[in-house]
Amino acid sequence: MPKLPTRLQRFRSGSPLSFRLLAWILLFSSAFTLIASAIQIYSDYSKDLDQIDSRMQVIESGYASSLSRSLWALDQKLLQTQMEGILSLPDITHLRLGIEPDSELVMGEIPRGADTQSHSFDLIHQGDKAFKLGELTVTANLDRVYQNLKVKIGIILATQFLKTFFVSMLIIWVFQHFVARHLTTMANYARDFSLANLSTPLTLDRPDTPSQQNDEIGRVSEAINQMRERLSDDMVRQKKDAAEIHKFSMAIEQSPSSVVICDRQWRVEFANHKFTQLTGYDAKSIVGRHPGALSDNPMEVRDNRQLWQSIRLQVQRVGVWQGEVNSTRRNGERFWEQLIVTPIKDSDGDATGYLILGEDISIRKRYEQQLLRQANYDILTGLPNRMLALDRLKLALAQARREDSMVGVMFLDLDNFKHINDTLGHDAGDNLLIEASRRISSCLRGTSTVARLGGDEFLVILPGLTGPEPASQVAERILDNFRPAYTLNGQEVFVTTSIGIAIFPSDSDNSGTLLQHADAAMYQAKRQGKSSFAHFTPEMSEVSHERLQMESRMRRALELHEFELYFQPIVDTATGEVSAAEALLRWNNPVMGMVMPDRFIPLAEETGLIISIGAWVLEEACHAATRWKDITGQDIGISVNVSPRQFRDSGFTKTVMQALSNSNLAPDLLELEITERLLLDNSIETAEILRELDREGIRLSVDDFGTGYSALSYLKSYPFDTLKIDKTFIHDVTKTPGGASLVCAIINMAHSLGLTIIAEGVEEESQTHFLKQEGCDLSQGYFYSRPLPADDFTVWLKAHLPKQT
Ligand SMILES: Nc1nc2c(ncn2[C@@H]2O[C@@H]3COP(=O)(O)O[C@H]4[C@@H](O)[C@H](n5cnc6c(=O)[nH]c(N)nc65)O[C@@H]4COP(=O)(O)O[C@H]3[C@H]2O)c(=O)[nH]1
Repeated sequence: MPKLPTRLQRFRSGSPLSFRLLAWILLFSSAFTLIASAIQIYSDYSKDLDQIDSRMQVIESGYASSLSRSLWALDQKLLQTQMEGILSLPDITHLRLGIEPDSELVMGEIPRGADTQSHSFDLIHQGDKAFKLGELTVTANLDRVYQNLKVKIGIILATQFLKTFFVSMLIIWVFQHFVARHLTTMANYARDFSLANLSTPLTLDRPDTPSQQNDEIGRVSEAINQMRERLSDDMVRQKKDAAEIHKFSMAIEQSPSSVVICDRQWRVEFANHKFTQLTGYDAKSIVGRHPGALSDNPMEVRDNRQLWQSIRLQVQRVGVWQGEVNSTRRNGERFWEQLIVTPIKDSDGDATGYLILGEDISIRKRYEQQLLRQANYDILTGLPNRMLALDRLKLALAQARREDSMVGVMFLDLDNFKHINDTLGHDAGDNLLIEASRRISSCLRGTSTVARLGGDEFLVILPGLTGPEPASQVAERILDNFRPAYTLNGQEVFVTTSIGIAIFPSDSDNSGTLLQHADAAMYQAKRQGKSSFAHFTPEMSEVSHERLQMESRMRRALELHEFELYFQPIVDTATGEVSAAEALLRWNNPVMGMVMPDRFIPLAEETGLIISIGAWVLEEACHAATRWKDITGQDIGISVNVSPRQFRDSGFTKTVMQALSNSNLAPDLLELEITERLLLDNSIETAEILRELDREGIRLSVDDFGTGYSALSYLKSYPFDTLKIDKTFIHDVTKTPGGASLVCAIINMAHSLGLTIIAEGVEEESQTHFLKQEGCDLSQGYFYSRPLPADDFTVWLKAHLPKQT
């Protein structure tokens, strides 16, 4: 029970409901009691008056005849005695006896100011005739009655007050004990209720019996506790949700990609920190603007309009837009970004806004352009390479057809290059090639093209000729330009060149044949004696004959078991331990001797023979890998080259699976090397076959990376595991800073795409240091081992097995 002072204080300060209620109860009960008491007092008072009244009647009936007799007999003494008798009666204070005719006898007195009641009756003598003797007036003093009345009122008021007081105290106590204090507890609980004490339930100071639980107080306190529990659950859930939202918003805010969220009308609602970093636009300043109209430059906004219109349409139709965009930073600087735009859908699938993810790909683009340049230009001389030269030749032929002009095609080969390379070293050889390309270029007009085809072979394209003669003049000029000595390693060296010329359209109207003819003419020139040129003549088609001969020999080579696989180890760059081997095809022909793949694979491709040869290679390679496992007890992977023609054959996947099952080799030990050229057509079939092979668990690698298309963005679209950097790049890593940074960029970018990197053509120890430092995963090259026949490879393998722990 709360202490009295506190209660009183509360009563004074707030007059709680309980007290107000009680006050009213007391008021009403007192009023009722008073009314009842008043009624009772009044009835007692009336009774007293009636009593006096009836006493008067008794006096009349009892004394009338005796007084009459005494009066008739004039017995004054008796009369006086009788009147004294009447006066002695209670309350009778005064008697007045009127005697006929005019005398009176008075006894007693009427106190002054007292209330009285009088009663008069006649005194009659009953003889023959009734004779009035007088009249007696009896006066009663009502003071006693009033005194009685006062005492009664006093007693009743006192008892009623005490009764009411004690009953009230009892009611107050009962109400306070059973109701009010619990209400106060609830009120205090509710007032002090906060998130800090959410876990503390409301408890009342009373037994927790079922009947108590079911009364009003019990139900209200249970309701309050249920409300607290619900609130507590809601708070827990809200806290969890808030934590999740905080986590997500932090993730978005700190995302390495720029994130912009737009509303349904494509008005920016949010942009993260990366976006500000990338574009220079402050997130707050662009809220409400269209993502394509952030710039204050109206020209830029206009240029963007079409792009964003097509983005909007595609997102609505297809559900996603992604592409590479050349954007502008706030300071006007241009940069490349990869954008992905998707709708943000609600649970009904309706777009409530749009999400724009951006990634700065400027560096990648720069390297792609550099790679593209590498793919089209010869790194050493800066001249167009074979690919670009063939493109230019095709263009020149198309133009010549339109203009009805001629095109001269020249094949050049340095006569003693190999000797110089071997004796003076590679650097001297490189310098010679650079100088030779300068000398050739200086003989040509701007419309002509000079390209390095590889090694010491150059191609010159002379468009817009009127006849073969100008080509001869150019050839002579080149020969003249070659005459002065070259200074290599401080030594003067004389280098000559042989030039073969074929003319479009007289020699052929096909670029491939023209090249072959120019090549044949160049051999003729060499045969004639070095430092000369020769025009193609039909007799030189002998070369084509050779080609035919080679084809027919190749057709029989499989059944005559002339093919052989060589194996070159692929090692872990960091440890130098063998990880896999690449299968390299050799053709042992009794007439032609050992033919290297570069010579016969293109022909096998052209003729389609590569399909059966390739199947044989796969079968042999898989068996070899199984054998190594048997011999060494370790998993050694095997890489097999696959040419585009072979890959596109409808039975290719089946052939691969067959080879695996025949040899019992685990699919993840087989890696298929595919050149970038294959990806160029970007066909759905290519992607489908690659995915199917990937699903089978076979590893896929991009071979000769950097010599073809070199678009890293394409690597993302295909399930490749490995990227093989072409040997030309590895050759440069320790020679030029540009070469080193390019290889670093390729390694980093490939790693960021989750690809394993293999460096091809590692010949020097310094290269291995560089690759190790840059985190290149695997390496392959003469530094570790040249390609070896199967038996030699087994010996090498046993000698270089990784140590088992
Ligand atoms: N300069 C230098 N060269 C090195 C070094 N290490 C390895 N090589 C050579 O680089 C080539 C690597 O093979 P690839 O790029 O796949 O290039 C291969 C591949 O594209 C193709 N090839 C070989 N075997 C097959 C085959 O079974 N099927 C198909 N479709 N193509 C094949 O022929 C190409 C040439 O093969 P190979 O003459 O055996 O030439 C091999 C190898 O002998 C080095 O340190 N320095």
